[in-house]
Amino acid sequence: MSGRTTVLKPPEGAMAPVRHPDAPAPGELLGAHYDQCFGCGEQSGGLRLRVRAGEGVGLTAEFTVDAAHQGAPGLAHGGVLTAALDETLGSLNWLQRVIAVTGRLETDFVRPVPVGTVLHLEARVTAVHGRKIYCAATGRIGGPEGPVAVRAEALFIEVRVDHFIKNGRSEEINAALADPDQVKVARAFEVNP
Ligand SMILES: CCCCCCCCCCCC(=O)SCCNC(=O)CCNC(=O)[C@H](O)C(C)(C)COP(=O)(O)OP(=O)(O)OC[C@H]1O[C@@H](n2cnc3c(N)ncnc32)[C@H](O)[C@@H]1OP(=O)(O)O
Repeated sequence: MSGRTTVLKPPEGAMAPVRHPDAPAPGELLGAHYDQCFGCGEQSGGLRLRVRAGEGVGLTAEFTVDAAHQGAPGLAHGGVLTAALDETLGSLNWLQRVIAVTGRLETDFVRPVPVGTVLHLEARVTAVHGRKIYCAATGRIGGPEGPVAVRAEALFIEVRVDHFIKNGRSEEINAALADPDQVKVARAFEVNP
């Protein structure tokens, strides 16, 4: 008995995920999808996650835990670790060229993660059913083959770009849309360029 909710189990009829033909090559850095993103942007206190495309609909990422990420003294905050998992899982959508947001995310905290640690993340989409994208991630410490410190399963829901335009604050939406770099505009909203 895993204790996980059944909504994270792909239903009968779910399909294998499909990597978009223009997805970045395995090993390629994805870069920040939006420079103000807490997960992959450059602002202080953010996670500054570095994400690389993997094989299939999978990827790897690195997150270096610094002093701004503490919960208990010298240890990473659990919510911050969950944010790193969420960002890593969210990046999978760029490999499929779909726009999707996290509907549900369940995290297991297996080992404490000290400040100064590099968390080696690996994520993949496991199945797709209509608008629902099922995915899973692990975070290891001590190296990419080290022990698992955190793991997550999640359900992302595909949305249209209006989701952001309707719900986001207009200052940021308008600034992002005004960027002359159309690929950056596309990635900020995870739209197929
Ligand atoms: C480097 C580049 C990449 C870029 C990388 C980008 C990284 C971004 C950061 C990581 C991602 C985020 O954090 S995104 C931000 C956090 N998430 C959010 O803000 C989402 C807030 N929630 C919502 O807006 C909404 O609840 C939605 C869009 C998720 C769902 O609303 P909806 O569109 O009306 O859809 P709805 O009919 O309710 O649901 C559709 C189907 O999904 C199921 N469903 C919906 N929500 C849930 C749920 N929580 N748990 C279980 N199941 C759910 C429903 O049962 C239904 O199943 P069935 O009846 O069809 O079977």
